[in-house]
Amino acid sequence: MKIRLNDVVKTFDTFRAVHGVSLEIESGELVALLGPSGSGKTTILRMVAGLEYADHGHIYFGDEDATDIPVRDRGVGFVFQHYALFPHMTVAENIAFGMKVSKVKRTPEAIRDRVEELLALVQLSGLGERFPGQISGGQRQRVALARALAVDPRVLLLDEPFGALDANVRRDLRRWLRKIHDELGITTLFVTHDQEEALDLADRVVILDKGNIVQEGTPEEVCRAPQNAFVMKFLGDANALPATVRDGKAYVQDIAFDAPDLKDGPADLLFRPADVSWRESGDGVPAQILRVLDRPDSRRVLARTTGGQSIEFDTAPEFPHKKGEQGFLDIRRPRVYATT
Ligand SMILES: Nc1ncnc2c1ncn2[C@@H]1O[C@H](COP(=O)(O)OP(=O)(O)OP(=O)(O)O)[C@@H](O)[C@H]1O
Repeated sequence: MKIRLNDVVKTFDTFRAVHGVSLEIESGELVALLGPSGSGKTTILRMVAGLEYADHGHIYFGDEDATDIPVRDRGVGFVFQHYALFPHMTVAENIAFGMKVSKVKRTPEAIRDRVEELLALVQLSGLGERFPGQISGGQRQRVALARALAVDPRVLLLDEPFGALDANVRRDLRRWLRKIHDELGITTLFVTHDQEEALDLADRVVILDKGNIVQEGTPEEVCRAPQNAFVMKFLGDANALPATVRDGKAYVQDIAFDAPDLKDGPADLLFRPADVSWRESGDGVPAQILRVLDRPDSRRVLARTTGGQSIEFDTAPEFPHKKGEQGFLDIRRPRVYATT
């Protein structure tokens, strides 16, 4: 089922949470809505679900205007971070619940078979008789997904489903979710504020800031070609140095970087910690090492330029230089954005 949002606006009292968002999610695609807290992700998801109405614009399910489709007929399955399972029902009863109240009548045997099938799908066979309090948080979220899948949704909406779990469990669950998505191919909209989660999982990532889409594209496109400083900073660690653009070059303390598309004026030079090398001599940006931090497979160096800017960069664990040493920063793959 293809979903299309066309110039959708949502205002709460006087606060505009979503500003004219247009977006297409192809049938079978897994799209992540990614953005900081308050950027409008959940509001967009709730409008697709029919739990909230747009003030302006339209949402289409296939060719049909969703406004005309009642919530229970939209064929939407949800998993929310805090959408708790019913604590007094067993795991199997939780999964069966939607099938029992559905308009589609199923025999008790058909429901039992489907519950077994779903338990196997979410790798929880044998745990059907447990209560939610007797399984782990990660297992509970897998049950929540099985419950959402039970009624054969056409669209799956996931709002920070792994938000409350610790980092390792989250990583396992998102790889697992991607596998299930590849098996079932249900159109899925996934909300997260975790960049790595979005990049790991999604076919396409939609980045939001203050209710606007600031960039959308494949994980590769948004990582390799961030269209503005917000996206560059939001997607990972980024260093920033003030620069001045003159005749297609951005100058930082007399060192020139290519900036062919920018007009003359103030700009920011942004670059990743992995794209900096330390030189004892040469023509990089002069700096001094402030601290060297050890990581399991690398070293993170904190330095300060002679202009007073803090810079962080990553090196091999063998990096021999120490606090207080002076040298030069060789910056690769910088991106230059006009100062806004
Ligand atoms: N029912 C409501 N009444 C008033 N304001 C609301 C309501 N729901 C959301 N908002 C506001 O709309 C903005 C967007 O909220 P939304 O929950 O969509 O953001 P989000 O990107 O999902 O954030 P988070 O990651 O924190 O969940 C926020 O500023 C929020 O306070």
